[in-house]
Amino acid sequence: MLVASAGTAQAEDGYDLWLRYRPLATNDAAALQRDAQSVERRDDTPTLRVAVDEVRRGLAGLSGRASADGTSAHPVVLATGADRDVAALRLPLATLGDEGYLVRSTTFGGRRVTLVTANTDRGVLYGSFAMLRYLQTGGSLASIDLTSTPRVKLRVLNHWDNLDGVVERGYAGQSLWDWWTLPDFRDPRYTDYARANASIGINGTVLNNVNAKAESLTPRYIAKAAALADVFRPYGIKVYLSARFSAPIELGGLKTADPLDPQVAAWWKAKADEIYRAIPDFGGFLVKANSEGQPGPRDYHRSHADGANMLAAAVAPHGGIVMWRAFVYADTDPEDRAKQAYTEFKPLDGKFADNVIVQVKNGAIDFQPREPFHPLFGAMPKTPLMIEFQITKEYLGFATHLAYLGPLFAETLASETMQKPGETVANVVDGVAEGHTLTGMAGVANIGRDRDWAGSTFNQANWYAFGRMAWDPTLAAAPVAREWAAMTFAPTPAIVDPVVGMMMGSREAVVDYMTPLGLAHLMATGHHYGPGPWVADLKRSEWNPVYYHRADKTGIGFDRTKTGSDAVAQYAPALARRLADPATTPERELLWFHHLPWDRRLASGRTVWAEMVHDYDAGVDYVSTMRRQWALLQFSIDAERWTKTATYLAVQEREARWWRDASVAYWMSVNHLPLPPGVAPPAHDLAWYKALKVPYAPGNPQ
Ligand SMILES: CO[C@H]1[C@H](O)[C@@H](O)[C@H](O)O[C@@H]1C(=O)O
Repeated sequence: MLVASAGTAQAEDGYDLWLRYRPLATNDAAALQRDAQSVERRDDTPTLRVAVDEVRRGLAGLSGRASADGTSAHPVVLATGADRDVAALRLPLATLGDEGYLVRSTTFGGRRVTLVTANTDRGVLYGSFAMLRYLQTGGSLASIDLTSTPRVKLRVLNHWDNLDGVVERGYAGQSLWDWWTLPDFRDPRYTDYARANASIGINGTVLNNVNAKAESLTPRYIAKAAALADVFRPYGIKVYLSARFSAPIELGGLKTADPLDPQVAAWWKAKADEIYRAIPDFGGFLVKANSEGQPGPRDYHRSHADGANMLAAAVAPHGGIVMWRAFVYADTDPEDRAKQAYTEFKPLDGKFADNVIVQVKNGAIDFQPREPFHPLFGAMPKTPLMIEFQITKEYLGFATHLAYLGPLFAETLASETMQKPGETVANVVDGVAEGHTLTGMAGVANIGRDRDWAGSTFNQANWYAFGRMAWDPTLAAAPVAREWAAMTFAPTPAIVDPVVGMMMGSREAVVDYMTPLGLAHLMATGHHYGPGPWVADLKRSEWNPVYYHRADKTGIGFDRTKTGSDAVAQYAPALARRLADPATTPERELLWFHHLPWDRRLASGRTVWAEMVHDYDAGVDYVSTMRRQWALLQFSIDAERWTKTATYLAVQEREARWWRDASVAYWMSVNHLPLPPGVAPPAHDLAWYKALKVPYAPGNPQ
């Protein structure tokens, strides 16, 4: 449905994301009309052109005027430090680097202006978006004074998009990339995608799935990638491709993909040269090797470093990089899947070429609602490591469940590695810990062709938070949520407060109703939607939920101490000591590290069993509370977005109960314990839950 706004009808279908630019409250809009009716740029580059367009669009929308290109005593001026008048101001631009910005109300050429400046036009673009964000969240131009420099160099989305349009683990429709009409048709939506990303500082995108097809490196697909790169370039976004390690065999007709074979290296070099002819600023390759059936250097008894370095040599002459994933686990070592990446990669520290960065998932297993931070962070000081988060909610209820991931990202980034005093995962990621300059953060995108891009309004917040935290991994989740809520709905406390209130506990609620107390991977097989803690019959032991929870009559949890897999020994000694003892292990990670009796007492005074039941109920209650809070906002939010969210919350409440009831029924079949007093029994018996099938799940690789 359409709602009238500033005399024009604008759809509130979520398409505009956080760049809605709807008119501000009367006084603020009037001030903007007075102070910011003209926008000038002092140079002519494609990036400055799009920056001016954006500022005009934003100011026109926010001030409620049809356009912002009149004349004004107080113009907004976009200029780099190379401009003579800017140079004369002697601003502290030196520390801003290539991407930082400064926005300031100042006197310039005899006029009062709002100056957006930086060392580069990309910096000016980021400053322009920062100025708009400031206005959208309640700031006024009169006293504006903003400055910021990104702490991380590569801020990259990973699209798990297949060439047939299906997005692996994607819950927002088909791939945004229309491989059929590219390279001829440049859908305007690609530009909006670039605007959204630039607005939060994302500067790279990997177009295709890490489960890569060799075909993506053929001339046809290189031309399509080049067309996208052309659209994204003014927005400071580089294109990368996932490379299939065996491509020299599949495309080049070679007999091997052995990284030490000179013909293989030559094939990749020629391929890189070909790509750079089409995309001169191509970012480089992302590689998933020897993981879940993907080919890799280990097929030839070579190491991950051998493979990565060979590809790195191919792109190095062009300034490209290789992002080499550490997500590996093999059935040869089923003792503890959580240990395998460290076991394979730690010995390779210092063996990677300078333009290789190892991409490590936030946790050691796989994007669970909660995981302790990956032990590789802080353990490979000689190697740049980038962190990989999953923005799409493969294990957190897909698109329908409301789970704001800001707290998940922040919790991981703030984790202390204890490798050095005070060192956090964020310090490893931003390079401060070891002085690395090649730094990065990757997010598995939740974007598809749905009108609202991400499958739900609140999923947009996860894309937003990822970008903001990639720019600055020390940001806290709540202020980021506030910004997003103000921009997405309206900058009034009556909306922002309750929305942020809902968001901030929402991820913990998912943890509570799916995997309380450090449990993990209890989702049903394959699609990972809905509960399946009983599943025990899959071919590989570590695919079965029973492998992860290890529940029996006497206890529950995965013993990762010395008496078990000793995965704790992969952490720094001081942390390992802490995690070796259930009494000093954070309760939220308790059953990740320990197998404990059901009747062990916890800090609350409850037993492990009673605490689990308590958490399941708390998770369901939280969702019910979100429904009630959202109901109160019915007349403050446009009907279209309100209704969709209300419907999804109802789905989530139903499914949180499903999770709770199915889990409780299953645990009771194992521990034969009664429910704590006053607790409601599951609605059905265990057989009923086991018989439930998810008939079709989007994004599920077949
Ligand atoms: C792209 O494959 C994915 C796979 O679908 C997913 O279930 C798992 O989370 O991780 C894999 C990975 O990260 O490589």
